[in-house]
Formats: sequence, C-alpha cells, structure tokens
Amino acid sequence: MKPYVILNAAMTLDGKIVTAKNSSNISGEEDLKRVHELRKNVDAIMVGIGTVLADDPRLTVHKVDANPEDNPVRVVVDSKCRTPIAARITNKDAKTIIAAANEFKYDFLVSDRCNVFKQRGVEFFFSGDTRVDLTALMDYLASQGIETLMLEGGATLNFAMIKEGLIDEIRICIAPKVVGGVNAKTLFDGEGFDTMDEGVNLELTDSFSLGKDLILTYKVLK
Ligand SMILES: NC(=O)C1=CN([C@@H]2O[C@H](COP(=O)(O)OP(=O)(O)OC[C@H]3O[C@@H](n4cnc5c(N)ncnc54)[C@H](O)[C@@H]3O)[C@@H](O)[C@H]2O)C=CC1
Ligand SMILES: Nc1nc(O)c(N)c(N[C@@H]2O[C@H](COP(=O)(O)O)[C@@H](O)[C@H]2O)n1
Repeated sequence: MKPYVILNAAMTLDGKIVTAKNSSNISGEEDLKRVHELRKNVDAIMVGIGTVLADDPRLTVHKVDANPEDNPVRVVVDSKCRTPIAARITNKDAKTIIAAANEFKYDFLVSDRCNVFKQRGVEFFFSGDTRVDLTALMDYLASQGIETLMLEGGATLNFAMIKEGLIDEIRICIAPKVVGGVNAKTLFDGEGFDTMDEGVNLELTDSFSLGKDLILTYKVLK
C-alpha cells in the first residue's frame, strides 16, 4: 500500500535545482502559486534532510489563500535525526513526521531534542537499518490515511524514490535560465543508473507555458 506520489520541482534548462552556492529561487511567481495549489490538494508533502538543512522550508500553503487545515502533513526523511530544533517544519503550523533509521532510534528517543519535538507534537517513524526504508515509509503513511503525497526534493531523495519505483508522476517547472556548475545539484542525483536501459521511462502527459516558465507533467512508466 502506498500513497500516489507526485514529484514536483523547479529546475533551470540545464537541469539544476540549486547552484553550488545554494541559490535556488528558480520558479516565477505564477509557478509558485501553482505549487502552493498543489500543496493544498495533497495529504502530505515530503523532503529530505538535505533540503531542511539547506532551505529551512515551511512546507505549508502560504502563497495562495488557505486555511490552517489546508496544510498537508510534513514528512522529513532524516535517517540520523539531524533535524535542528529551530527548523520551521517542527512548528505547530502543521503536523510533522520525522522518518529516521533504526540505528539512531534509541539514542534519539532519550535525547533532549526528542523531548522538545514531542512537546511540539512532532511524530516519528523508524525503519531501515542505517537509512530510511522508503517503501516501509510509504506503507506507513498510507496506513495513516495519506492517499496523495507531494515529493519536494531534493536531488538525493528524488533519485532514491524513483529508483525504488515509488514515484507515480513528475511535474517540472523549467525556468529559462542556465547556471551550469559540476557541483550544482540536478533533479536526480544519487548514484545514478549505469546504463540507459536501466533508466526510468516516462510519458509526457501535459505541457504548458506559465509566465516565463514551462511546465511539464510526466507519468512514470512501471
Ligand atoms: N528547485 C527545487 O525545486 C528544489 C531544490 N531543492 C534543493 O535541493 C538541495 C537538497 O538536496 P540534497 O542535498 O540532495 O538533499 P535531500 O533533500 O535529497 O536529502 C537527502 C538526505 O536524505 C537522507 N535520507 C534518508 N534516507 C534516505 C534514503 N532512503 N534515500 C535517500 N536519502 C535518504 C540522507 O541523509 C540524504 O543525505 C537543497 O539545496 C535544496 O535547495 C530541494 C527541493 C526542491
Ligand atoms: N517549486 C519550487 N520552485 C523553486 O524555485 C524552489 N526553490 C522550490 N523549492 C522548494 O520549496 C521549499 C521552500 O518551501 P517554503 O516556501 O519555505 O514553504 C524548498 O525547501 C524546496 O523544497 N520549489
């Protein structure tokens, strides 16, 4: 059992989702409104710990009209429980689940940080030995009533999710910009596949201009 997973991201024409110096304002205003309408229409939104540490995102609906109950559940994939106490995703604006790995479970559960998170209502899910078991996580989220999940990056988690066959749809905003840089993260990093034959095949289902950007929607072929 798993939620329907939509990966949404913004990238430059050369496939970069952030520069090597961590600059990531890619989407135009119109696209950000589209993203927040999508946030409003899913049950949960998930990012990797790399994104939390780099951006300190809110992961709420704050660029279009919304009520507090429109905020999706926030899920952070954080094997080693590195989420900072000051991270905005741990505030009370929405429910938050931190998914961590079993190796770090006992030390974390007795830590002061864990108590602070618990007081804020943050929940935890442990799976996998040293790294979060993403399939088990999807199964758990589905058991919690989460039917639709928006994956919002970053590069490492995106690849792990698609490699595990857990992404159903991809919505990409391509900004008319090129930034280059061998150290700038792309839409899918991770270890990559060795051959084109191993690559994940997609089917283009929609494409349209939005302000200065181009929006492409793909179904992931399984
Ligand atoms: N332009 C865009 O649409 C977006 C850009 N970003 C950018 O992406 C960057 C962050 O990307 P990354 O550093 O790649 O971090 P990430 O957000 O993909 O998190 C990766 C981390 O997740 C943890 N993790 C735990 N279990 C895992 C598993 N089973 N598989 C994979 N990872 C697992 C690991 O600690 C791993 O290092 C940021 O600079 C952010 O600005 C992030 C989201 C959207
Ligand atoms: N769709 C999109 N376009 C961009 O240009 C971006 N930089 C991102 N980044 C993602 O949005 C998160 C910020 O969320 P809040 O506004 O703080 O709620 C950021 O962490 C990335 O996941 N997305």
